[in-house]
Amino acid sequence: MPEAVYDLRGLTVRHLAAGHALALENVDLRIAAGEQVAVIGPSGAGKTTLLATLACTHRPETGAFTALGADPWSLDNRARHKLRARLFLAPQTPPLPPRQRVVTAVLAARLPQWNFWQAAVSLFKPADPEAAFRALSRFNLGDKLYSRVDRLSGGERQRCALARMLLSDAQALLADEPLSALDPALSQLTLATLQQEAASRNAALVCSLHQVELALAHFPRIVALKHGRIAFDLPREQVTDAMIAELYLGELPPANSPLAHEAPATLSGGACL
Ligand SMILES: Nc1ncnc2c1ncn2[C@@H]1O[C@H](COP(=O)(O)OP(=O)(O)OP(=O)(O)O)[C@@H](O)[C@H]1O
Repeated sequence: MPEAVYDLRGLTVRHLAAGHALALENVDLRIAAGEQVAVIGPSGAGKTTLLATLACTHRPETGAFTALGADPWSLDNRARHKLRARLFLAPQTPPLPPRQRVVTAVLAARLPQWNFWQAAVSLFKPADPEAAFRALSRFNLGDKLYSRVDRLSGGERQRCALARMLLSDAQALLADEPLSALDPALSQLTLATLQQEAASRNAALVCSLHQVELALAHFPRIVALKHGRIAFDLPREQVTDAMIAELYLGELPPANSPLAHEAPATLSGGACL
C-alpha cells in the first residue's frame, strides 16, 4: 500500500465561534502519496474546514490525525512549523499583502527554505524571479510578474497563490475552491497544472470544488461532504447522478426575499448604523 500522506480516524472539528456546532464529525479519511482527490458538497458542508485541518491550521477536537506520519498536535511548535512547510494550502481568498509585487508574493513560498537574511534581502531584490515567472506562466500569468498584488483581479490573485504553491516543496497540495473566480478555459488550465505538478512530485492533491462536473471529469477519487460528515468516498466511476442529487438535495435556498413577518425587526430599525 502506498505511503499515507494523511490518516484521519473519527475526526471531529469544532469552530468555537459557531456556538459549539461541529464543522466536521467522525471523519475517516486516508490519502496516499500521489492520490488526487476532489472534495465536493454543498455550502457549509465542511470543505474549507477539512482543508484547514489537513493543513494543520485548525486543530481537531477529537479523533486521530496524522500528516506525513506525524501527529502535528503532539509536536512542539518548531516541529509543527516544519511539518506545515511540507503541506501547502491555497485558500479560496488568498491573504496576499496588498502592496507587494507578484514576484515577491510568489517567492514567499520559499521562506521556509531560507534563513532570515535571504528572506529579508528577497523583499527588496527578488531572489529567483525566473522561477516565479515560470510558475506564473504555467497559470497564464507571466505578464503580471512585477504587478502589485492589489491590482490583480480575483481570478489572478487565486492563480498567483497557486503559482506560489508550485514554488513550495510541499508533499500535500491543498487547494480550496481554486476555480471559483476562473472562466472555463482557465479552470481547465488550472486543474491540469495542479494535477501535473502533483503527479510530478508524487504529492497528494486535495481540491475542494463546487464544479461537480469538473471534479468527476478530472479526479479519480471523490470525497463528498454533507453537514460535516462524509456522505461518500468513492472512485469517480462509482459516483452516480442519484448520489450527486442526494448530496445537494434540500440545499437550495427558498426563492427570493423572506416574508415580511420573517424579517428581523432590526432591519427596519437601521441596526447597522
Ligand atoms: N471561522 C469560523 N467560525 C465559526 N464557524 C465557522 C467558521 N468557518 C466555518 N464555520 C462553520 O463551519 C461549517 C463548515 O464551514 P466550511 O467553511 O468548512 O464549509 P464549506 O463546505 O467550505 O462551505 P462553502 O462551500 O460555502 O465555502 C459551517 O457551518 C460554517 O458556518
